[in-house]
Amino acid sequence: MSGTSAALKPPADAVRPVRHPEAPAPGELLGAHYEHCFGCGEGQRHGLHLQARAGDGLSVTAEFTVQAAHQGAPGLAHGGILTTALDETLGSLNWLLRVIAVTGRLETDFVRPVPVDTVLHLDAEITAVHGRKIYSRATGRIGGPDGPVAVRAEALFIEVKVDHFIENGRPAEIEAAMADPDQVRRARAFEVNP
Ligand SMILES: CCCCCCCCCCCCCC(=O)SCCNC(=O)CCNC(=O)[C@H](O)C(C)(C)COP(=O)(O)OP(=O)(O)OC[C@H]1O[C@@H](n2cnc3c(N)ncnc32)[C@H](O)[C@@H]1OP(=O)(O)O
Repeated sequence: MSGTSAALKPPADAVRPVRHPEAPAPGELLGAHYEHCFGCGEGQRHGLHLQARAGDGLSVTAEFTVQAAHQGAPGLAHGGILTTALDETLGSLNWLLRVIAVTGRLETDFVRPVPVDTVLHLDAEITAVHGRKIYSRATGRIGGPDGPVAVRAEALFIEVKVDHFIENGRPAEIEAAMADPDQVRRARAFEVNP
């Protein structure tokens, strides 16, 4: 059984956005949006280290290998970890629009158990935009990129400004991020581009 709540259905006047002209080329690795991010940060030793790649149009792909530290039941991935992998993949779609957006709502279907050591092959796409609201969906497959679906999700991301993080984040981490020229350049570039 599957289905999503009304909040995840784009309104009739939602539009299909266009890929930003300066979006990473198809096949390009997107890199981490923040080095301490649990989903993608290379400096986060407990994290998923998920690497997303730009796809065609408004899509991305990513791979994530389930580790022993990600178990819920014996030998099986915890559902929250799988949802995190979906959330991170969906969040990386922001690179294609060059906007900063945060997860507002995320609904996950768990279709098959995912054993430890399995590679989860993820793909995600933006389906519509309405004002600051970005609608998207993602799928995670096992046994290969065309293997059976193990998890799928639909999401609503909300566009925000850099100030969202400056006003809400813990000062120590915000100050460190603002002192990192690469981090600031990445965030500001997203904010000023149409
Ligand atoms: C310097 C450091 C830079 C770092 C950059 C890296 C960034 C990368 C980050 C990536 C991280 C990875 C990913 C992560 O982990 S993101 C982390 C998890 N997410 C969050 O922490 C978000 C927490 N929520 C909020 O901050 C606010 O609620 C937001 C900002 C989302 C909206 O509050 P805001 O006051 O701004 O806007 P609004 O309330 O007027 O709503 C606007 C519109 O949206 C609609 N709506 C809102 N919520 C929902 C909902 N749940 N379901 C359905 N609809 C919802 C709402 O009805 C309205 O629609 P309409 O009336 O217009 O039709």
